[in-house]
Amino acid sequence: MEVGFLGLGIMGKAMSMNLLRHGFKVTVWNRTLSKCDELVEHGASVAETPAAVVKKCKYTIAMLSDPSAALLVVFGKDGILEQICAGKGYVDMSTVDADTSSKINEAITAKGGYFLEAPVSGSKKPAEDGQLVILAAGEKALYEEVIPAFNVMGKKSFYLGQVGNGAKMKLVVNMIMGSMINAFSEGLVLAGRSGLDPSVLLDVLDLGGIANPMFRMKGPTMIQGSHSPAFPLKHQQKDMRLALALGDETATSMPVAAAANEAFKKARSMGLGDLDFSAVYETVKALEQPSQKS
Ligand SMILES: NC(=O)C1=CN([C@@H]2O[C@H](COP(=O)(O)OP(=O)(O)OC[C@H]3O[C@@H](n4cnc5c(N)ncnc54)[C@H](OP(=O)(O)O)[C@@H]3O)[C@@H](O)[C@H]2O)C=CC1
Ligand SMILES: O=CCCC(=O)O
Repeated sequence: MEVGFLGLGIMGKAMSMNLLRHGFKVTVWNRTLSKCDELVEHGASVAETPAAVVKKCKYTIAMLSDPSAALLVVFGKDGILEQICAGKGYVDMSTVDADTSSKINEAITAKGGYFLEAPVSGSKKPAEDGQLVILAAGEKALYEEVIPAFNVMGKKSFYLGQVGNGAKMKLVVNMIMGSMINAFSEGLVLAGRSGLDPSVLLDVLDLGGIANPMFRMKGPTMIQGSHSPAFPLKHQQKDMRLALALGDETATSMPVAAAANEAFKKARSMGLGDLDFSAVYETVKALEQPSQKS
């Protein structure tokens, strides 16, 4: 199967590498073209524009940073719309909002193409290991045609119906995750300031009802103050912002998520946006320790 792949960031690089490893013919494009070199070493071809990828491939997958990048790659100069036509499919796996996905869907289908949104749950390591959870919605026929690619990139694919449902599901999941990492950060700092060993807290948490892979994986490095990016904090804050907008649309009160978003914004203002989202821990640590007397 021949596929195009747009966007070779942390996720796109790992996902396209998996496709190559499993025998797919892959044509890649990235805004910073030099990032294609490593994929070429593993057998990928390169195209100079998103339009050139679509011209060459029946199916094109994208994994881009945010709604503005997703829209630019479709509607911009040398974008997807210049070459999409009947018989070609476009699968956007970026995390965006439902409105962005719907705009892309309308433009692609107006040209006779097929569209599927398919954001993913799971981070750098699951992407490298082909263990993502894929949240697809849109054209069912395209979903069925690209299942061989999803099976290589992920451990489970959900088909969620109409365009927008994949984006919404992804935002709900990341809203919960963003709130959890904030509560976890506060717990680690509170333990340390109460004279407890935070690494013992990790052991206690891991044996109880709120044990989870995120605490298990990120806890030890957070305590060390190491936040090498698997999921960049700037993207987590984007997801909280988009989830809160979904809350506005549906009149859903989300005070916990709103507070978590503020913490991610604070982290960005501290220059931590390119670090892992676990760096929100540093905002809690940075808050002035109250005087023991007061
Ligand atoms: N990292 C993770 O754990 C996960 C991330 N996601 C989501 O996946 C998407 C990608 O994430 P990730 O790989 O971590 O992000 P990165 O920041 O590592 O990569 C972002 C990609 O988007 C490209 N890009 C950014 N702006 C533009 C633009 N204006 N025009 C064209 N291309 C652009 C970048 O190109 P360039 O190299 O030129 O900068 C790069 O290829 C995001 O939507 C994120 O929320 C979903 C699940 C997990
Ligand atoms: O969108 C990023 C999700 C990261 C994860 O699921 O660990």
